[in-house]
Amino acid sequence: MTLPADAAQTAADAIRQRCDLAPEWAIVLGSGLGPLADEVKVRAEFAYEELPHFPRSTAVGHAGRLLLGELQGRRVAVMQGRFHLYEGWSPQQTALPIRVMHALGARSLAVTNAAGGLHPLMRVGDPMVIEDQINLMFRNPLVGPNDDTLGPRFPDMSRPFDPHYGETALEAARLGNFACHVGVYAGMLGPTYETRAEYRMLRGLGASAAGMSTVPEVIAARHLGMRVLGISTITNVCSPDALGETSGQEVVDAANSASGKLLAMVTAVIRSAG
Ligand SMILES: O=P(O)(O)O[C@@H]1C[C@H](O)[C@@H](CO)O1
Ligand code: HPA
Repeated sequence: MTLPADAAQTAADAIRQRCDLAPEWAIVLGSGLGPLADEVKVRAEFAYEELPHFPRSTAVGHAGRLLLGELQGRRVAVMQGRFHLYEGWSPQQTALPIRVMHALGARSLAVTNAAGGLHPLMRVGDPMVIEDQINLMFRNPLVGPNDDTLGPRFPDMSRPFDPHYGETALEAARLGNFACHVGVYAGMLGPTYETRAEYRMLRGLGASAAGMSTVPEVIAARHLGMRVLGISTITNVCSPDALGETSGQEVVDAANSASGKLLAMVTAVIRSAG
């Protein structure tokens, strides 16, 4: 069995053979942040199927490409499409790209996602800066042998998201004059959306938004000591007492319609911090 750290190193070596750019930032584009890729001055582009150990992207709205280039004067690695547990990938596979981008040089990570809003004041299209997360996937990418050269066996998770990055993202929302929340992201296994009883439970647990990604990536990044910015787009409102139906297409459409706000926030943070 190939250990996760070895798999990441092999993939990073394959990338370096074609492009020597060492990214400062790793960016995972969830639903709705596709347009950010158009802003990148691309130096090299890799389809996931070209990269050793990379799974294929099967989720709707996820292109399945890794870009290396420059954004806002910073060197970036951009994942156009991520891997979700509900696609059948293991927690280690969902975290692989984070380890690869770290092996290439990235020490900061920006993750974005689409999520259902649990707070009564949330509206479709509002962004939410993630201040903390709850792992309700009951899976963890760090299960298995630990490589002590990468990070500790028992990593601290007292502050998974960087407060300074969060503040800068909020300031960008204030400057852009649009509503933005701060809250807790609950990572669910999926692929079903939640029942009314589950949304009620999530609110009781202290979650502000529910999604099906991000949590394993953030765990892997914190294990590596990376600084993390997380932003959700609220794509559906999960009021347990007046819950409408939700579809994957509705989520993607709502995320796309809010992409300008996400772009403004993520680029403001990248510009301000190396
Ligand atoms: O990659 P993300 O998290 O943006 O993917 C979206 C949101 C949920 O995880 C899933 C179903 O809506 O797709
Ligand atoms: O309501 C939701 N629940 C889980 N994942 C999601 N992704 C978008 N909306 C949701």
